Amino acid sequence: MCGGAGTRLRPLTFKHPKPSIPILNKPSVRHLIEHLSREGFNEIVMTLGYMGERIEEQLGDGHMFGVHIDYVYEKEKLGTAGGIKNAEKYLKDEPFIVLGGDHVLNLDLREMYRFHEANDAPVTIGLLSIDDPREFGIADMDINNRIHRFLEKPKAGQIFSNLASTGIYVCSPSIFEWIPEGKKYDFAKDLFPFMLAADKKINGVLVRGQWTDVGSSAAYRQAQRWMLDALPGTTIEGNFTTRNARIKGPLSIGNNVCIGSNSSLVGPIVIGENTTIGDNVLIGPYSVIGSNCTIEDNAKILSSYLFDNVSIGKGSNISGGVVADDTTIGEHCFLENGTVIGHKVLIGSNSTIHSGVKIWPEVVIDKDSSIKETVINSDYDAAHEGS
Ligand SMILES: CC(=O)N[C@H]1[C@@H](OP(=O)(O)O)O[C@H](CO)[C@@H](O)[C@@H]1O
Repeated sequence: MCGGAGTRLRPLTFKHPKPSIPILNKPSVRHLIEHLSREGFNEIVMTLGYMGERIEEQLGDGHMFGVHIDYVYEKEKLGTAGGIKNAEKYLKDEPFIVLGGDHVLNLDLREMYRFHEANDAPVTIGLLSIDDPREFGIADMDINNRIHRFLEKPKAGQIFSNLASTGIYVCSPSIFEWIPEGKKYDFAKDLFPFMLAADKKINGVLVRGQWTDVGSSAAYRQAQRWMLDALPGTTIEGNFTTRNARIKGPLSIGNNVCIGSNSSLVGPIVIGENTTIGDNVLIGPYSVIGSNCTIEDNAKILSSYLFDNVSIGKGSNISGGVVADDTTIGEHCFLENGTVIGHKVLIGSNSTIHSGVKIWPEVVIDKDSSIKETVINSDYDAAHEGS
């Protein structure tokens, strides 16, 4: 399911649909497809909405990942179950697994699929214990895996379980009977309550391992961290030139990267291609830098993510920020923790962007600014209204 507009991830989703936001410099959905391929799920159907063409362009027919991908576009918003109904012709022959295109995970999906095949419920929901499940659907499950209650986004007094739905479902084609065609219909809000009221069986399975949906910038940071932690040992890949930088892996680096003298890189770090790093630059653990970036002398990049074509001026400090494509940050700027800067932004020298501030695309910030609140570009809001 790749249809969502990713409103909570703005300004990043003005340029990339959620499944295309880069994780370790690759669209996040590519990691998901590669995981599915490794697990032996090789027939994939993607339901597309907001900026769907971008996703199709990036993945093609899937043969590069050892899978076959079919695409189904939604002309109007159909909700999660309605979107699956719209793809029924590809799904009607055998049980299938439903995932969000923005899921980042390391779960044994085969185990879940086998459980579904061995039991007789038309739907099996993947459940995870979560401390604060208010952002999720919660389920009450008995010892035989049968779900008796399900509540979407419970309020503080309504939490009867800490078992949260991952939004990963294994479904038998028989569910199509209960989903109306061409109409907005949701698994969590419509289908599950209908099934429970009609005494139809819904099973749950407890999944183990890493799972998040990249819905918010906090979840996005978490997902990048997991993937950086999974980089193998001290690997240094790709070819780069340096005079006397100090480099500590794990580091994954693209071709044609140039690192100046006396710079220090402490992994895990991923760097794309054709990026130039000046002298006396510090790049700290959990940083990802895209391709064609320029980082000038004496800059510091600490657990931050720079997309492609980003320039960071001399002596600037990016600490726990995300900077989208084609953005230029002047000299001696400071981006505090949790800042998210959209694409094609210009930040004048000696400016401070305070903690948690977001800056919409194509905004120009004057030099010597101190920005404490989100800066919106109303052209973008208007163009994306209702999406
Ligand atoms: C209406 C709906 O589909 N809700 C799902 C879905 O919520 P979103 O807020 O739409 O991401 O994904 C959650 C898992 O991330 C799941 O717990 C919840 O039940």
